[in-house]
This record gives sequence, structure tokens and C-alpha cells, in this order.
Amino acid sequence: MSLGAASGDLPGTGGGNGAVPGGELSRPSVAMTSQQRLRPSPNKDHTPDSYDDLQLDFSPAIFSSLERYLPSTMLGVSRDDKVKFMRGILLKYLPHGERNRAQRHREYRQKIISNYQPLHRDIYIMHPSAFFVPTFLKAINDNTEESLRNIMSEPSPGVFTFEMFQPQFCELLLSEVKNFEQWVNEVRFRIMRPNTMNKYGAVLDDFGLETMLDKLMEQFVRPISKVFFHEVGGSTLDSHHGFVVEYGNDRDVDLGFHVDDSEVTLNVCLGKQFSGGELFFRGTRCDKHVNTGTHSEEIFDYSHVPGRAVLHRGRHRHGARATTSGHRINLLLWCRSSMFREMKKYQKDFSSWCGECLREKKERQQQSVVATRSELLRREGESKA
Ligand SMILES: O=C(O)CCC(=O)C(=O)O
Ligand SMILES: [Fe+2]
Repeated sequence: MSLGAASGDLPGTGGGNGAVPGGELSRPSVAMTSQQRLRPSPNKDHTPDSYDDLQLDFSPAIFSSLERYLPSTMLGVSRDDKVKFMRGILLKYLPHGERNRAQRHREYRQKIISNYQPLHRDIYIMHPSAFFVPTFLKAINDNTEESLRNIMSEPSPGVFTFEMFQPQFCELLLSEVKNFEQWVNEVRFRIMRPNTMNKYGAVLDDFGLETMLDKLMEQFVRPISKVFFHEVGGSTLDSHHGFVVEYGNDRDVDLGFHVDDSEVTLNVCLGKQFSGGELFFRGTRCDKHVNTGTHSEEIFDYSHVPGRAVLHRGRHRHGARATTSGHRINLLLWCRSSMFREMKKYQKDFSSWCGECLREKKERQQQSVVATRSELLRREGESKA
């Protein structure tokens, strides 16, 4: 079985929802003069603005970090002007095709956000006590490996499951998604699907939930990933792609074998009633080994339960079996680490997380033990002779 790599939005991009600072995409709107060169080292005394509330094509955190490198003449200008200036710099590093894609996607989101009327505004802002079950909240607040282990089960290595959302929150999110889809149909808006593998479902980031989902990643997924997925950038997750997938007779039926475009994936079943739809896992692999065989200990099937989350590495190969009756809707948060992706470019051995790299490494070690042993025996034989 050859497997797909599901891809979603623009990797490494993301931002908040809200006002869109003006300015065209391809060129800095604030001209760069010689006094406006970036500083060679960051200004540690400067406290940068927050860019969390803006709809941007790069993560707001990147803008805050870059602001420390701005020339002193730029520090006094308005936040919008700083954004224009910094976007101009960042865009130079995107290939041309991606720049156009980024622009089109930004316009698409802008169109939705300025026209769609949310049904439940409460879910657009992170309210931990209203969203999460108390056991989950307590474990996060205690923030120790033990408190997290206490609420988790790890039925197969690298697959963690735990109670996460309150039923009431699942219902509100389901009805918001339904309302958005009704609006899309009414106004005959062309909807972009979550990834290359789904014909149904919706991107939550596209209709205003991006800021809330950023908080979900930063405050809830990252602390868990830091403990359990440190080796794949779990502590440096800095962007996400958030969406819902929908299965049933009149929706997508199943999902093929694939890896996600994420370092860590949070998958929470929102409901409703269904049978089938099990997730099947088949071991974690790097790019080079993605199509290698599965070992029996890597085979694991999981049945979704509403409100319950599954957390796994994006590179953990998986798929979803047919939902044979009813409707199944799941929230997916593909969490990415730009730092991990950058570091990965310079590495070849991923034995800390790739099952096949690990097998090869052990084989090399075994061979070297055998070679050393036979060399010692040979020398012993020589000295006796
Ligand atoms: O249907 C599911 O639960 C799995 C979805 C999934 O793996 C994905 O969208 O990447
Ligand atoms: Fe997936």
C-alpha cells in the first residue's frame, strides 16, 4: 500500500482573525531606505507589539520577533506601518507561486470574515472552563508529566487518548459548522476543503476560529506535546491548520492511508452518532521510509468516542475506515513547528521517532558488535598461534 501525504493550507503561515492591514502583497508598502536596514542583532530592551488580533499571512509571533530587529527609526511608527514593512521583508523569502497563493488565500478569508455572521460568538474566544472537561483542565494546570499521564491512555506507542471536550462545546461547534455551511450554500460561496483528501468538511481557521485555535495549540496541545513528542518539535509548535472532517453515507465515507502535514495532530471526535470510522495506525516514518512495510507491533486500531481526543505524531501513518452509518464529525488540529522543519533539513537519522530509521540503526549496531567480536576472536587466534 503506497501512502499519501495529506496537505492543507500554506505550511508555516497563519495568523489571527480580525482587521486586515492594507498594503499589497508582493512589495513592501513602506520603502526601505539605508536608515531602515534591519539591526544585525535583536534589541532586547524593546518590547514588541502583539500581532495576535490581525489576519496575517505569517504567524503573529514572527512579527513580534522580527520587530526587535527593526531600525530605531521604525519603532515609533504605527503598528500597521510596521506590519507593512515586515511583511515586505518576509514575502521576499516566499517563492513567487506561493506568494500568489498566499494572497489569494488571504483575500478568501477576508471575504468570509467580513460577510459571515457567527451563530455562537462564545466559541470564538478561548473559554477553558466552558470548553474542556475538568479532569483535562486540572492536568494542564498542574502541568507535570504525572498529571498528564494520569488522564491519558497510550494504547499503542505514540498514540495518546484522553477525555477533552464537554458535550455542550461539541454541540456548539457542530452547530456553528452547520451554520457556516448553510451560509456558504445560501450565498453560493466557493468553499475550500480542509485538505487534498476530503470532499467535505470545512477549515475552521477560514471563518474566524484561528485565534481561538492558536490558543488551543499554545496553551493546551503544546504543553502535552512538549512532554510526549519532544523529539518532533513538540515544544516549539508555532502554527496550525484547524478543520473539521465529515463522514457518513452522504459525506466522505473513509480516509485513505496517509501522513499529516503536521508534527503533532490533535483529532477530537465531536459526534454525532455513528458506527465504523475507526482510525488505523501503522507506525511512524520519515520521508525516506514512508512507504516501508509495517511490523506487527505497529498495528493499532482506535474507535472514536465523542468528546475524546487522540494525539499522535503527524508522521504516524494512519487512515480512517468507512463510517458505515450515521454521521461522524471530527475536529483536526495539525500543529507544526517551523524550527523542527528547519532542523530536519540538516539531518539524516530520525531513529528517535521513525520506526524504520530505528530498525536500521539497531541493525548497524548489531553488525558492528558481530564484526568487533569476530575481530577479537581473530586476534585471540593469532596470539595463540
Ligand atoms: O477521520 C479521522 O478521524 C482522521 C482524519 C485525519 O486523519 C486527517 O484529517 O488528517
Ligand atoms: Fe490524518
